[in-house]
Amino acid sequence: MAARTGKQFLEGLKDGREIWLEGERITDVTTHPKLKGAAETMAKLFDLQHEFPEIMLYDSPDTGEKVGITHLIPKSKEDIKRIRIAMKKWAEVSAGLMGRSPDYMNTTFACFAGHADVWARRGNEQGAQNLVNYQKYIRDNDLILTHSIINPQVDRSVSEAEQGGGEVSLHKVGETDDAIIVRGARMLATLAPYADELAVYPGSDIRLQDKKYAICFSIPMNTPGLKFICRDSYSKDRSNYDYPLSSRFDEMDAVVIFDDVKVPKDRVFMDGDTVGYSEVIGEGYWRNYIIFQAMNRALTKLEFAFGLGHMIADMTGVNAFDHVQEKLGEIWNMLEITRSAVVAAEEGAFEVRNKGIWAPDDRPLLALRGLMPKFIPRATELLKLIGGGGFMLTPSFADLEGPLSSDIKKYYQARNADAEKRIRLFRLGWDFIGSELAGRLDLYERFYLSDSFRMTALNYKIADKTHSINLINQFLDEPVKNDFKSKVEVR
Ligand SMILES: Cc1cc2nc3c(=O)[nH]c(=O)nc-3n(C[C@H](O)[C@H](O)[C@H](O)COP(=O)(O)OP(=O)(O)OC[C@H]3O[C@@H](n4cnc5c(N)ncnc54)[C@H](O)[C@@H]3O)c2cc1C
Repeated sequence: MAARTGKQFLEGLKDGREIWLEGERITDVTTHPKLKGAAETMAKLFDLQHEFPEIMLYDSPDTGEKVGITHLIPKSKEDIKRIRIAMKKWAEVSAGLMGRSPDYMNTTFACFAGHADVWARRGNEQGAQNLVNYQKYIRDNDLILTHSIINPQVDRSVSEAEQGGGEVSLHKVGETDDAIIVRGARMLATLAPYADELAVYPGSDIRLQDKKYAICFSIPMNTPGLKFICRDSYSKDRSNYDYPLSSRFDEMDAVVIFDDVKVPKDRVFMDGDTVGYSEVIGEGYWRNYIIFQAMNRALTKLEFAFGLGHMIADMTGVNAFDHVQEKLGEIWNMLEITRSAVVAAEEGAFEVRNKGIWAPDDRPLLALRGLMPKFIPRATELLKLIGGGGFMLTPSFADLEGPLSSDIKKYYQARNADAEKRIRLFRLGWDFIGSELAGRLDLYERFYLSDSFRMTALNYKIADKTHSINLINQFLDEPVKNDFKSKVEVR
């Protein structure tokens, strides 16, 4: 099958999956008032593939049909550029608010398949082959994935295997001729109501003895025994005037429970290799690809924040003040640093170990990954300082159309806009900085890929220190010249 349409995607979600929301088992996520908004946005992403086939699609090397470009395993710098342009196109649909658009996982599996040799180590040739076959399967059937790589927070001061007496973290409990059986839970699976498949792969290192916790696989969302418990929906079943973002971009987060789930052996990518569990992430170049996707998306969000800040400040005339200009300049600084890092990552792309597969340079991306959890909350704070109480001058569309319409038109006008436009802009701003969805977005930026503290510490550990050390050593290694001492008069 070639790239799907939005309609085909929505049909695929009606598969009997077990999604729970606010105490109710949801039978159809595409029509439920608290879930349908994001389903429709996801469908739009699929349709976009057909609107811009020259950007979004390429010929499958196996079927010859048109498939999503973000599945491409890059074989050149030009390929990386093509993938980046398509990712940006998708990111702009939600102004970078939907972090888990399909390219997030497409890129991940293209990376895993492209570097399957790292997965094949220590006798795991079959697991690696399964991975390669699986990547072709999702590419050629245009399936989208949620993923869940972190075990639930019970006690972070002890190992994964010790959570809740060993029963909470996801682990293998049995095996048949054709399947392994897994039990436990994972947090979080963003996009769960809207995904076709669930992927499980490493999120952190694991102790050498904890083999039954070292499992990687991918299965359909409706696999028996899989249960997804959603947080509250932040999706507002309201007009796009009132909640322009919350009405359509809540991609939802869920905890996954695996109730003795049978995973077919041809869907198992790793089973029991605690060393490989770390290597496939650390040595498999995953960070290069995933942070490239993530920073393209974050760039879009900063571009949006800058536009929002500028239009708000211009509407109320506060951009005449130099400290407001400085605040807007600070958002612009962050967005341009982000753009520079993306360009540098693409320019610095390289062929990995002479095997014909290319990866973006991870150094600018890793640096930015440490900074982005500070950039985006800072941009939000700056927007608050620029907009002030204006974010509360935001009656609903119903008010605007109601008996107080003429009062609202008079008292809510702005310097260069009528009341309807002014309220609309500030409501958009509030949905970005202050709504329930905005609160979730803030948390997402801080934690979706570990936390800033650990990412930055990791940067120090893996940084190539050679050149910096050489700069120091040129002074430490030179012969000491101490002859000036003789000129000092001793009294
Ligand atoms: C909105 C949102 C969406 C998400 N979506 C997904 C998803 O789709 N798939 C997925 O797999 N995960 C997802 N995550 C989960 C994400 O991967 C985790 O939140 C992240 O790995 C951090 O783990 P944690 O939340 O359990 O925090 P914790 O690890 O419990 O951290 C909490 C605090 O304790 C500190 N801390 C914890 N352990 C240590 C340690 N060993 N050393 C030093 N400090 C430590 C942290 O620095 C932090 O300050 C999502 C998270 C959010 C917030």
